[in-house]
Amino acid sequence: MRPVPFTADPLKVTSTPLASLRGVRRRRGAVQALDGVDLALPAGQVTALLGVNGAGKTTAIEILLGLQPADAGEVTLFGRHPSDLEARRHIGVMLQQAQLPERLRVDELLALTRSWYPQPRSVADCVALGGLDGLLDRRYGRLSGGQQRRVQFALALCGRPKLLFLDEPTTGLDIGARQQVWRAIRSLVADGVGILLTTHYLEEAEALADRVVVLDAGRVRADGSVGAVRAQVAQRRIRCKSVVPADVVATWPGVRSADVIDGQLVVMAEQAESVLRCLLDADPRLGDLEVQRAGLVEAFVAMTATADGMTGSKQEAA
Ligand SMILES: Nc1ncnc2c1ncn2[C@@H]1O[C@H](COP(=O)(O)OP(=O)(O)OP(=O)(O)O)[C@@H](O)[C@H]1O
Repeated sequence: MRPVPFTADPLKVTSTPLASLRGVRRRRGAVQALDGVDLALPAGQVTALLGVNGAGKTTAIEILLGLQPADAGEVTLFGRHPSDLEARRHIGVMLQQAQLPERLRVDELLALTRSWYPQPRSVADCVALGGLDGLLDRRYGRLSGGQQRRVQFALALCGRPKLLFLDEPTTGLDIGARQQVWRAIRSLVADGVGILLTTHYLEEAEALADRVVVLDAGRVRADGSVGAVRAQVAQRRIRCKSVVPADVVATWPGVRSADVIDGQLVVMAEQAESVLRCLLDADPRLGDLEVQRAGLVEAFVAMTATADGMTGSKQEAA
């Protein structure tokens, strides 16, 4: 599959963004990790930053957090330099790796983190938002990976941040815990918090994001609402029960892929009509027919596909 060319479709950000990158470039070793990236994070919106492994997401976040410098371009956090203490006071951060003292209990970790802020969120609110019921008297080091992620999420909220950075917050969470985090994110956004979310679960971006930014090899490939990004890929998904073998369908003109999934033939095609005609000609008894517009997953795969048709390794997780 060839990479699909995209034109940027930025959502209009009407008010001053809480944080922004403008024309940011950053080299890491031999790699141009960011190659002229523009990104604006508005209040009261979830911006999902998507990209395959190595696309530059963590680099972008670390530059916004002042953890590494930009080689070129402009970086602002609440209108200031990201290393500015006053600006940093208003952010909450949940990174992929968290080093927390394993011997402390969850209530002690909450008390410690709350003590850093002049007006911290109440313990009850932190527990409710993080879904920490029953965990307060447990030692952090003895919690499961998913329980530790929930604690990290609650700690990121302690200071009532206006801007929250969530780097793969729900990786390793069970369905109930993931839904709890989604509810918390929605309630924070309703209170005006701006959120930068990275995730490899594209249904998470589809469910939560007001805006999706797709990074690929350090460049922004798409920037717009979920619907706008989805619409950039004019693919249709055809599902049906048919006796026509998938490997035969895969050779038809306009067909991008054909597979049998759960006993159904699933065809991705540029246009549904010509494929449907071929299918009905080849199998008059074809049944359970369904045609849908491609989702964010397909749009993402098309945008980030490399020249030889392979895509990033984590996309299967989506
Ligand atoms: N310290 C470093 N030294 C050399 N190269 C680096 C360093 N840190 C990152 N890179 C490279 O920069 C590029 C962008 O990395 P980055 O961690 O920002 O990607 P990512 O999109 O966050 O990936 P993932 O989804 O795996 O977390 C990658 O090619 C990576 O190998």
